[in-house]
Amino acid sequence: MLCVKLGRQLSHPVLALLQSQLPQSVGVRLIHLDDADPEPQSAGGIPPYVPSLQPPAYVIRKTGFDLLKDPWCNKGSAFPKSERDRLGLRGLLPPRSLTLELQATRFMEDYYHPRHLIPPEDVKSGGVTPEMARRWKVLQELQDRNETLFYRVLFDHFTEMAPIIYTPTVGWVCVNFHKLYRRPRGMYFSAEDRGDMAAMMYNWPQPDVQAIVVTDGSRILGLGDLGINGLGIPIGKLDLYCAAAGFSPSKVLPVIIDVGTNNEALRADRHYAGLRIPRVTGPEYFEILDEFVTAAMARWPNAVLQFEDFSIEHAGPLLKRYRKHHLVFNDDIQGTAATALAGLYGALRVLNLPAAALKEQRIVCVGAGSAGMGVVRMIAAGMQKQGLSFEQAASRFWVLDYNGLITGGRSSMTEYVRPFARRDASHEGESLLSVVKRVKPTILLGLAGAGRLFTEEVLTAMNEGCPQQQPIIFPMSNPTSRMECTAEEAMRCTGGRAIYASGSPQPPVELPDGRTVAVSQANNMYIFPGVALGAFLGQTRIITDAMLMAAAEELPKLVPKEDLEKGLVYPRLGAIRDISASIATAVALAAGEEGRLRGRMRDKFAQGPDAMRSFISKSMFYPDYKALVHLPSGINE
Ligand SMILES: NC(=O)c1ccc[n+]([C@@H]2O[C@H](COP(=O)([O-])OP(=O)(O)OC[C@H]3O[C@@H](n4cnc5c(N)ncnc54)[C@H](O)[C@@H]3O)[C@@H](O)[C@H]2O)c1
Ligand SMILES: O=C(O)C[C@H](O)C(=O)O
Ligand SMILES: [Mg+2]
Repeated sequence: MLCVKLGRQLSHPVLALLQSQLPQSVGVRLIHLDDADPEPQSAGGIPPYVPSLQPPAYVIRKTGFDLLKDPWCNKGSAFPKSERDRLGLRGLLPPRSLTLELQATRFMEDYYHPRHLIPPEDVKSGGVTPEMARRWKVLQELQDRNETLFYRVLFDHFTEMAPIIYTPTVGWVCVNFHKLYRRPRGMYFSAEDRGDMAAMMYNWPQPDVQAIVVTDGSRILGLGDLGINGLGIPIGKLDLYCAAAGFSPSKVLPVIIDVGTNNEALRADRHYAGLRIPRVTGPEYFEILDEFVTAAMARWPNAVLQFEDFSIEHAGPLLKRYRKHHLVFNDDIQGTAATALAGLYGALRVLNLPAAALKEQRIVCVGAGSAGMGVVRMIAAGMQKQGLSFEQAASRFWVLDYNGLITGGRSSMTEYVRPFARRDASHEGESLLSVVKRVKPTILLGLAGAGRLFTEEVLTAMNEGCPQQQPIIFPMSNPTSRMECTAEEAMRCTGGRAIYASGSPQPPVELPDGRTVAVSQANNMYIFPGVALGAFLGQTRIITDAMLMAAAEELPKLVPKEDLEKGLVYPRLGAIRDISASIATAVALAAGEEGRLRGRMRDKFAQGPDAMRSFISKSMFYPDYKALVHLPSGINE
């Protein structure tokens, strides 16, 4: 007779197994554990003490980022608030603490339905294919395990990889950020961190930060409010800082400010790890931003701070608030403006016209937001440099927003828009098609983020209204799904005459006569890395309009003659490092003329532009393996 002690749950399968394996002569008797060792009874309603064989806590030696990188003790977004405080994790994780159960369901969803399988309807409208999403994942994994190798491949294949790490794939990444989240990258500051931000800033492991890109996620590309998922944008922008302008990857910091989100679907999503509250607004919003800016500038006073993808009610006011005090700029307002003006100068070069011809153009701009009005104001400044008064320059523009043509007949409009409102109120709210037919613009700009507003009728009218000069058409909205028209549509409707550049990349177009037209990308990535580099190396303290104008004027000079002949208005992206070095030099030269340079750049300024350019190029990071030296704790560098 064999006696077996088992818990009730195991008894049936184990009994069956034993009986099948043992000779029939051997009897098996089962004693249930629960019968043999009955549970101690509770006395007087107090539950009995059951000694645990599992340790209630683990002792660890790591804190902060080191802890997050250790798979054995990492809990990722499930670290509870108390541990985040104890272990130096505040700011390194999404604000809301999730649970192991939620992490497990998120994993299982991905296990069954990998996120790089994008629904066909998204592929069609978004310009992001499953293959692009897969490549983003492959690059992301590489970046997480070896940054030197990541940047080396990005350097060597920039033109091919820019659409994967940046627009348009980054738009898809942001929409799905809460599902794609794997490794911490960048910092999170939330409305619940008030009073602690200066201390939290020291949880960032790198002592020297040279560039910070911050968003509050309120207007991500043309995709709207994506809450903390918007962190994908600062990450992508800073990838470009490193690849295009040679900032060291260890010295850049992506930041998201979490003041809640008005995206109700996201708030309701159980995997969303940001604050599930409507956006904080009014004075409290500015107090939160002030605290962040003060804390960041206190730890890294020389860093460039780029504001990115803030919604219209905050983008302008924040720029105005900080630009006289710190090395800050708003990429959507100022970077985009310099990009658009540069593209128009490039287009004039394509047309064999001098820069002075800018003042003769008739410009329709669809979209009167941060980007649209920044662009309009900068082009007007360019026209003023060509001899027009501000009023004369303003009269060359027709600006439309969601409600159609903007005229003085509007009951309310912002101070930025008012100077560009058309005098004749009888055209208030006129449609784009009607404006194009009536005004016969030479330039059509799209910065509305509302999709295909440049319809066949609009493009055809644009072409017919421009018999003397090829029409200049820049649908600048991002990502591809929000662009005003494709390159193919523009070429088809203008018989291949359009001088075209779009915010997101577009393939070349084959014309019916067999010619292939290359198209340019009118994206602020041509400007922001170089502006930041010039301002940082020049330690210019602030970034002025003259520095941005210098960037806009430099860029078109970099388009080679043979590319102008092909209709390209921007230089090719393969040369992005040289482009950024040239932009940085132009920016630093302008700063020098204003007496703003400090440090070594001031000496180089005295030696001339070549010395400045050489200093800038040599300061740029190149991804290569360096010897590593271990410094025992207690020994200073
Ligand atoms: N190519 C680039 O480098 C670049 C840079 C910055 C912004 N952008 C793109 O520009 C777009 C707008 O950005 P923003 O910061 O100005 O946004 P915003 O929200 O500040 O402004 C959007 C503007 O478009 C108008 N608009 C919306 N729907 C419209 C419609 N159906 N018809 C006419 N006007 C309409 C709104 O009234 C508003 O004036 C986004 O798609 C963004 O990705 C591109
Ligand atoms: O991010 C981009 O691709 C350009 C721009 O900053 C935008 O907001 O669309
Ligand atoms: Mg932007």
